Amino acid sequence: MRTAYSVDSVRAAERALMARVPDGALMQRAAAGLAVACGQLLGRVYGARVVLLVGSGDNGGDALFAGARLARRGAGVTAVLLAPDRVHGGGLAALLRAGGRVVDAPVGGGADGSADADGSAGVSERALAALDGARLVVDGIVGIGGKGGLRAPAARLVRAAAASGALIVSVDLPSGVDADTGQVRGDAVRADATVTFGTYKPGLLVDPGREYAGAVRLVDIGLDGELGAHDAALEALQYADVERLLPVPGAESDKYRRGVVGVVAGSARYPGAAVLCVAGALRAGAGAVRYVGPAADAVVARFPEALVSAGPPAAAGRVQAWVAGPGLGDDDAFLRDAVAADVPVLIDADGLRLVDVSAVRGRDAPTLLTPHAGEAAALLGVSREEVEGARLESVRELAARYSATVLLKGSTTVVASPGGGAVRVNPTGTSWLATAGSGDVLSGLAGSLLAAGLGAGDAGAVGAFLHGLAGRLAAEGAPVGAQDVAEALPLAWRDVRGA
Ligand SMILES: NC(=O)C1=CN([C@@H]2O[C@H](COP(=O)(O)OP(=O)(O)OC[C@H]3O[C@@H](n4cnc5c(N)ncnc54)[C@H](OP(=O)(O)O)[C@@H]3O)[C@@H](O)[C@H]2O)[C@@H](O)CC1
Ligand SMILES: [K+]
Repeated sequence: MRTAYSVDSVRAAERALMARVPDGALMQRAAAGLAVACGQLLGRVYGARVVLLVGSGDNGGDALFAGARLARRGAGVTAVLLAPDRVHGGGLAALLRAGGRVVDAPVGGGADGSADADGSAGVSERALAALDGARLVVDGIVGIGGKGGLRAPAARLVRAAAASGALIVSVDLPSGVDADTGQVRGDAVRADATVTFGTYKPGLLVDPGREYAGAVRLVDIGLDGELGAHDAALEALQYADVERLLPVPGAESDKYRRGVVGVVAGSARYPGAAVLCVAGALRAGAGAVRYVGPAADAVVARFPEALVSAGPPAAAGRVQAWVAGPGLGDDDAFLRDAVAADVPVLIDADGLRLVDVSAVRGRDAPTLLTPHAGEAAALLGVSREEVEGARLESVRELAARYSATVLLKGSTTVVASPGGGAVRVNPTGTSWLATAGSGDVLSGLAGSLLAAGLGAGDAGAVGAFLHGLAGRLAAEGAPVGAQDVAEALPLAWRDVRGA
């Protein structure tokens, strides 16, 4: 399991550890790991031109100490100081001892400027000139102490760094990205790589922050033992976690023991949604799929193994979980039946628009809601952009409002439980999955996992993992349709099981 901790937890763990190690030891560990990563990216350190963008906090200190190490290996290192009067003293001294150069960013060496008429944002020509011809820029402007988007002088330098064509490595996290949420307000660094210390920060694993971070490398600075006393803010299942959770049939299994999933989906207008939902459900662990609704002919024509009926759900026979909503149109009668059943229910697509909040809150058995950003926005009464910019906050808020597990689909799929706790973030997503009907496959898949006995959080996280993996395997760099994704699900299972 990959975990990420909040800034408050990191700070507390850091305090506890600092009480037991010599002064400055953590920064030295961080800087050593950072310098190694920079060296690997550069290939040849000797003679390379490196520019450090140095802010006023310890993030800048890390950059300066790492710069000193690179300078000792023969790199030409220039530190651009954003706040020369508040720079990390020890780091600056180390860089100068190693032969590094220093340039003040503010014109005249004063404090931070603000945007001005000539667009220089108070940044000196010498600071901008330092970036010309750099091979590597180290972003030590701000780390977990950052507030809001970058201030104007920092933003000006970051734009110049991007235009220079140099590789950009962010220290701890890209400056301008909120460490706890991944939100980006205004300007932020777009890094090729980020070297983070002690633990992942949530903002490195969730979009939009994740996209700004590039390839993320974690450097161990000894925080693990101390972090154990805190709850993780985020968890990302890895292959081995998913493998443990997959419902693999045993010798005594029959279709009922494996679980039967019921599907309430499709309409005369949207029969395809029913077919795709069943396609996902058939390849996910349940022993049988019952389809209930007006698209029964289309479903059975494509999947003779599906048990179909015209409805209602209450008369369909035994099921261990329902999936309700894809392609339903405006008819909510079968949806109500499914929501009233005393088994786990997954609600998706039209079902999310039609369902009553109090009916969901009143359920005893687990409920899993699977909105995309647009649907989540409608449920929360905000814009789609607000949901996309604040995925963690949005998914937690929906889980609390509906007393349900919520899987928010999108560039980073996240799953929150009604009782709070760590949000699950899916590491396998791919933009090839942004295709019509792909969500219907996911709802069938995750519902089938519910029927097979997984809890709602696990069904959502494992479903998203397999779905992402299937999308990647099906796509291999070319566009795919939702059916291709469903058909690649067995490949994803085999990949996870190492079979
Ligand atoms: N935790 C650990 O275990 C370890 C942590 N380590 C390192 O320490 C880092 C945290 O250091 P930190 O606490 O000094 O804060 P940091 O991120 O440098 O920022 C604070 C400064 O930034 C400024 N500033 C704020 N917002 C800004 C903006 N939008 N745009 C521009 N500037 C802005 C703010 O200025 P002010 O608001 O005061 O004017 C303040 O001076 C951490 O990320 C890691 O790299 C490692 O050394 C090893 C162990
Ligand atoms: K940074």
